[in-house]
Amino acid sequence: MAATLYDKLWDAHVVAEADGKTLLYVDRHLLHEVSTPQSFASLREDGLSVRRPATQLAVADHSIPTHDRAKGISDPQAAAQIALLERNCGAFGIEYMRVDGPDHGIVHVVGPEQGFTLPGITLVCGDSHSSTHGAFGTLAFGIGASECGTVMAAQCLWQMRAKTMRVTFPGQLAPGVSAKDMALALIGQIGAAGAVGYAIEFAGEAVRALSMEGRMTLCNMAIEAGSRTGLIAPDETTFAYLKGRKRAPQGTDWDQALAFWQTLQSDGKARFDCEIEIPADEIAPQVTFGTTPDHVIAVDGAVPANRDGRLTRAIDYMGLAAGAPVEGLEIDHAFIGSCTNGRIEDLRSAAAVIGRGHVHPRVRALVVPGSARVKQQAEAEGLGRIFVQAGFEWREPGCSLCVAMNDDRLPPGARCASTSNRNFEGRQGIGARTHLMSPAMVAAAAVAGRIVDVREWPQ
Ligand SMILES: CC(C)[C@H](C(=O)O)[C@@H](O)C(=O)O
Ligand code: SF4
Repeated sequence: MAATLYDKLWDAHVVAEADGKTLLYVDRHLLHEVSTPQSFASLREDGLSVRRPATQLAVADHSIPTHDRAKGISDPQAAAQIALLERNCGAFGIEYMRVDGPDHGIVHVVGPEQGFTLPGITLVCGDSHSSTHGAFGTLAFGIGASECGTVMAAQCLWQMRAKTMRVTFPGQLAPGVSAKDMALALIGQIGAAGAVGYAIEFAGEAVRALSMEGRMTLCNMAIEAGSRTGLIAPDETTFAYLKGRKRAPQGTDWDQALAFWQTLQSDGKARFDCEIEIPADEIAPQVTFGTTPDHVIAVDGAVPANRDGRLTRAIDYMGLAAGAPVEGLEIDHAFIGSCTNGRIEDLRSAAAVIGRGHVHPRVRALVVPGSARVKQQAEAEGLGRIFVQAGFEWREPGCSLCVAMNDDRLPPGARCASTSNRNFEGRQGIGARTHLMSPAMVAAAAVAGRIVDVREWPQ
């Protein structure tokens, strides 16, 4: 029977089935400092060891400072959390990528970068943005802290099979429009809970045309539409990205893997439980105006009239009024980074927009590369210099202002143009206001001091 990519990946990992649930084999597990302390503690309590340590890889990203790292971590709680991850990894034989090492970065940036994320495998992490890895044709999803312990001990998890949704983007994106805009446009259309219970497969000409960085941005935000899994069938772009990566198969193993990976796509006659089509050429740069990612409009749109109490509260929180345009709105902070948009291509597109421009005097702007390798490459390409000369703070890698779990935090009332993925109340600091948009849009806003339409930039 014709099968979707999701079904193929799922079926290949079934260990057992009972009570409508599937015991799924887990090939790989990524760990970070926030979601694992409890998992290790429960292993200890139960006297369990890690079944296949080589399939686990850990990194600290959420609570680490992104500046003056040589001075150490001043927040004692963060310091303890990070030290605990390192100790736990040592005790259980799990590889830990040190904060000061060349492989460090945000968990969803380094997994693919290392070639740890591969097509055809199942990969989990105690983090909701694990959907990112689906860009490689990987069955990847976020799990809870107690499940992290289960995966370490048993290499398996009980899961419910999701329904399938295909989101097709026919046509081509206009200049100035990127994968971030595709993701936000989808979320705006179906809502932040629109894909709950579904695994999304992204397809169509505009998806095929995306680089791996763009594909990761798109799959990263599947969870913001409610789907734990975003998938893109692997192709030449995927294989070219993976070839030669540190942990990817080499030599004859590569040839064998490649032959298998080439089979990983939905069959022509496969049926999806839900089909959505969004013409790529109709997508404009997107900007969020509220406090969930589906509070989103085209940059030349206006804040919608109040439909319900939740929206009213969101608009109030954001200091906006129904009917107001978002274009022209003054900002005082800009953030380029996160596992959504902290990769090399994101930094390139931001730097291209800045050109010889300078950050507006009212604005404080941060660029936080997604990993040490991204930072190094950006510097080699001269992008670091562009950011610094333009007045951006050029930081060390980490989650930073995406979640404000370290000391990068905005004051109440601050208005921030941000490349991250969540605009929840208080996400970037208590009372801070977040407008999600693409790296090019954030860079233009940082220079202009207000939200502008990057398609008309520079004016
Ligand atoms: C802290 C972590 C568990 C959380 C997540 O699950 O996504 C964080 O990464 C986020 O983006 O909100
Ligand atoms: S960058 Fe943001 S979204 Fe990504 S893992 Fe870190 S906190 Fe979560």
